Amino acid sequence: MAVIAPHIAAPYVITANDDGEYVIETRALSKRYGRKLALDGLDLRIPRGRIHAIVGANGAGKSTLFRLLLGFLAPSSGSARILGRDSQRLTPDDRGRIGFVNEEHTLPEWMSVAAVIAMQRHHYPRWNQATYDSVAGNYHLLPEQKVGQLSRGERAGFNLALALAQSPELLILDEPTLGLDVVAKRAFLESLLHTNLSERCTVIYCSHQMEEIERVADNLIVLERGRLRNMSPPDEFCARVGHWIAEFPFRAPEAALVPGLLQVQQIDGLHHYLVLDQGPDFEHFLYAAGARSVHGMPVSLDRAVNGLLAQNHIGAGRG
Ligand SMILES: Nc1ncnc2c1ncn2[C@@H]1O[C@H](COP(=O)(O)OP(=O)(O)OP(=O)(O)O)[C@@H](O)[C@H]1O
Repeated sequence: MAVIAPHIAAPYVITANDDGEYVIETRALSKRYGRKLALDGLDLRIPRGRIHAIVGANGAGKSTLFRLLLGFLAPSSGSARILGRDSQRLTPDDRGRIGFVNEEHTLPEWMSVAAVIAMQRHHYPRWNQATYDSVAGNYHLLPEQKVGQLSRGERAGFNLALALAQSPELLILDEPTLGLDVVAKRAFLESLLHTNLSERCTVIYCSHQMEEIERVADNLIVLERGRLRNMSPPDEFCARVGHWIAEFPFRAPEAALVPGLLQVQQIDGLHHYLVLDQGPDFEHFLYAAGARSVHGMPVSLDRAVNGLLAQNHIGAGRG
């Protein structure tokens, strides 16, 4: 079985799965758009199976990574492999093994639902009608409706049903639930979880919605400015981030002296510290620095990820 080792900052260690194969493997992958470095020597290895979430701030390089992996863009340097194949040399057959759903849900607007299904069934030899029916059954799609007439949620569900029915070995979802209501989101995630378990396809799930990530992801990949910042199960990542609240009757310690500091905020006269990789010793540090009282709090995934990403934002969270 594959083991995902926790990782903050390079170099990282990850144990290969039984067949030694990664569905995605990048080596020193960089992409530059003019003066903008979107991916910066990215080394990423994702083993087969399970649901892997990719998160990062706006502009972290997530969509660029997908475009490179799918061969829509060429790297400036380094290499990217997907399902064992160089992403610049994907054959139609390779593409048939990969499903891709993005926020734009790009299907021909003038085609009817029935015509799209017929086209996909013809195009994909591993088409699974039962999977299509079970996922699409969550949405009120009429065969004669044009794609352009579907609501945003219906279009997202339709896209997911099509992608899953393709029986892909690898399914890449880039912000697939953007703009969906709560009910449509839940139906989308249920379909995804169900198919991931029954079909054993590897899912790469890119989203800004931490509650979705918490619900579906087995592995959390954090990208920051085109670099890998974390790769571990989400709960392991949360366990590394501590939230401490301290009351300082006099001066609080300088931020630069606080070990593992991700973020500090002053709220109602109390100092809230978000720190990385600090055990119970951090409480002693706060008392030794002059705190009158100290409390530790559990951290949600949302808070932990945002704290990590805020760390390098200029001036972010420094209260
Ligand atoms: N065609 C382009 N030309 C110039 N710069 C680009 C181009 N595409 C992306 N970029 C820049 O590359 C960086 C990474 O963009 P990318 O779209 O990959 O980020 P992202 O992580 O998907 O962001 P978001 O979460 O906002 O969708 C950004 O700073 C962006 O401005």
